[in-house]
Amino acid sequence: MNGKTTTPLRNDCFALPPGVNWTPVEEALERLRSRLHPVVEVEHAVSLSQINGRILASDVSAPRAHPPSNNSAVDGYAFAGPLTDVPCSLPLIEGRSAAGEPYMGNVPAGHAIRILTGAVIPAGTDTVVLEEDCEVRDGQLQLNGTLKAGANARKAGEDIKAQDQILTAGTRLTPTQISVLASVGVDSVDVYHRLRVGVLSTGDEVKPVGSAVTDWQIYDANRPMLNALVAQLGYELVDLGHVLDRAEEVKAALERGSEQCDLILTSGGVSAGDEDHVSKMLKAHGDISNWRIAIKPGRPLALAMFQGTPVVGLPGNPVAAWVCALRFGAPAMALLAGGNWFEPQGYLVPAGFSKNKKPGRSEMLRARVRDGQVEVFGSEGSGRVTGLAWSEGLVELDESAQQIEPGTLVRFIPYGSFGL
Ligand SMILES: Nc1nc2c(c(=O)[nH]1)N[C@H]1C(S)=C(S)[C@@H](COP(=O)(O)OP(=O)(O)OC[C@H]3O[C@@H](n4cnc5c(N)ncnc54)[C@H](O)[C@@H]3O)O[C@H]1N2
Ligand code: MOO
Repeated sequence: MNGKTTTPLRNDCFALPPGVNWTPVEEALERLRSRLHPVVEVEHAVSLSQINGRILASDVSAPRAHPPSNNSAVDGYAFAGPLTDVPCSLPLIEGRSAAGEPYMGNVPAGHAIRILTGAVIPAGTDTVVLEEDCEVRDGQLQLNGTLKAGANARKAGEDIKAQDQILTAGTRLTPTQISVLASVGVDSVDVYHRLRVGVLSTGDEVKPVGSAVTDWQIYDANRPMLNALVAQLGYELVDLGHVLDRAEEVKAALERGSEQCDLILTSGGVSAGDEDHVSKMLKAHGDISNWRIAIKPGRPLALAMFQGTPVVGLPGNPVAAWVCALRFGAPAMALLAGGNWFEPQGYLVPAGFSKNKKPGRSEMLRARVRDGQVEVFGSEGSGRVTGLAWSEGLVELDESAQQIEPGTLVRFIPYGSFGL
């Protein structure tokens, strides 16, 4: 068992080298990967019913083999294989081997026995014929087709051998991994405490849903979106609410966040404008790097340490906030939470669209796959929330891409690849 230790992050962990202007996406990701580490403690022996979505903190090895004994994959008849001289008949012995009720005796050479799916293969046999492929007449099994020795039988330990390592620390546990643990009798594992993620919206024009609004005000679309994202990724949500663009309000919210959370996601107020109070506050009281990432949308991204807590300052435009939360936030959160760094799996799919793109900047387009082609949303405007709801993933065009024609292979990253 190999638990990871937790040490505080360095204050300058997001610092960029002097003179850096546009950070390429890969470099930004590498910087996050190399500077972040788990910041949560380990919770020991948590039962299987409580671990869905949690991150495994210790390697797990199998206490027993799977399957634990040789058993039949089908309903039929067991005998000693191979079967080469056909047609032939084998006398059937009394009794049977059923799942949970094995035949304890030895099957004599040249004899066969009734066996059911999942039942232990009796001593003296190693091969099973499907009941559809044979006939029983006068206590004799009539066989017409040849069979290799071991056919339709599953060998003890063919899936997992006792003491095999079945899962490694850093794995996010899902229903499929839980099944593997249960199959070898592991009833509890060590997992990391859930990462506590604070979500804060900023902006004088932004009002929480449910409040009265005037024409120059907009509803807060980012916080409910990011709250749902945090919950769906399996983290503990700390809703830090919404604050106006006032230094004192922003500061108080960040202070609350740094007391209650392991990471704070903010949206808005990170570009260079007069009212970009998140950047200003982080600059005045923290260790901030305003990253201008060579990505569209989402050029401004603020990464900072505020009183010991990392802050990811997402751009205000909802599409940019979503793209940056997935592309940079999700892997960063995974590392802080004790998980493995992940590069979201993308698939090369023929484009069903054309596009001229300027080189030098990555672009992430809202996308979905239909009929083997990837479609992109009609508008690239980063305030167009309808494209978020329409999309099922993102197309990532790298810095060098320029001309996309129908049929050009492009990288489609389904939202599931980000852990959703
Ligand atoms: N001179 C420059 N201006 C801008 C640049 C730049 O590089 N130089 N970048 C542009 C880009 S790209 C983006 S994205 C935005 C990001 O700016 P901020 O993070 O400071 O965001 P705001 O200005 O606060 O808001 C941008 C936009 O998003 C709306 N918004 C903000 N919060 C929410 C919310 N919670 N729910 C829904 N919509 C929200 C806000 O009303 C603005 O329309 O800067 C560009 N400017
Ligand atoms: O981040 Mo801004 O919305 O690229 O477009």
